[in-house]
Amino acid sequence: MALTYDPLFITSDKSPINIPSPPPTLTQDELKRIAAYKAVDYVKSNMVLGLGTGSTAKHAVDRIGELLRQNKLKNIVGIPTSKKTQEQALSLNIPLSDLDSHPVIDLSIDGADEVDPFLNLVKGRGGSLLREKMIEGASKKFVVIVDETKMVEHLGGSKLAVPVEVVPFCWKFTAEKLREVMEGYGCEVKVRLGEEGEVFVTDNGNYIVDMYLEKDMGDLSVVSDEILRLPGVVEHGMFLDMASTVIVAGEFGVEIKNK
Ligand SMILES: O=C[C@H](O)[C@H](O)[C@H](O)COP(=O)(O)O
Repeated sequence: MALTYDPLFITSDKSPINIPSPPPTLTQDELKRIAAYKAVDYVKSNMVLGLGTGSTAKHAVDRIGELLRQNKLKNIVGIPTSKKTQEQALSLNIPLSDLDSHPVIDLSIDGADEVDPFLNLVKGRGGSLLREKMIEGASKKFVVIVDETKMVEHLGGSKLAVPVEVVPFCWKFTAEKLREVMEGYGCEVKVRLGEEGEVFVTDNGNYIVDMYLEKDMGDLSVVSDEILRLPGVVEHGMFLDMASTVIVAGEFGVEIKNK
């Protein structure tokens, strides 16, 4: 484990009464920012960068914009993983391109919803899993940034959604097939709704069916194949064996886990 920012409390040998002050409590958003800034240390001038989506990745994109503005980074090309990140990057004057023009990406930085002990991920609770998987899968290095609440024993272990992107055509049929395939893991499925109760539509015009799992899925590559074989499924939010590095920020400091 590498502690890479200042210890949260310091004791002094010279002090007659050596009482450590209590560690300051950091908010979840501050932890996300700490992880994000640490990840941006991996960014060098002239890189093609995959720009992630979500509240953690947003801090990394902000930081890249700031370093460009200060001329501490030069000649960066960003490949955004969502329309929202595209808007953010444009507002920061980060030059953008896409996978067609840049099929090989030097480094992607993105958040995750869950990270297991083998650095497999659940992503897509913000709805951006498909573009993320395409872009991060095309990256030489993929750095994941999370706060400590995202660490799980096994994927699905948080009991929160494991998203699957499906085509809108007869999505109820696809959702039912998904439930049948995943029944052995105590799976419930729900279509993702937007803020006003309408069906949520992804950047690609698709829907998301969220799986809620009672049991450990065991061999994830088998489950992944089963889900992807279902007609109507576009992609799922399990990112298996894709992360090169996971940066975890917690009250304990920052831990960097490498594949
Ligand atoms: O679709 C959303 C992305 O996969 C996010 O990277 C993921 O949901 C983590 O988001 P956040 O950093 O907001 O927790």
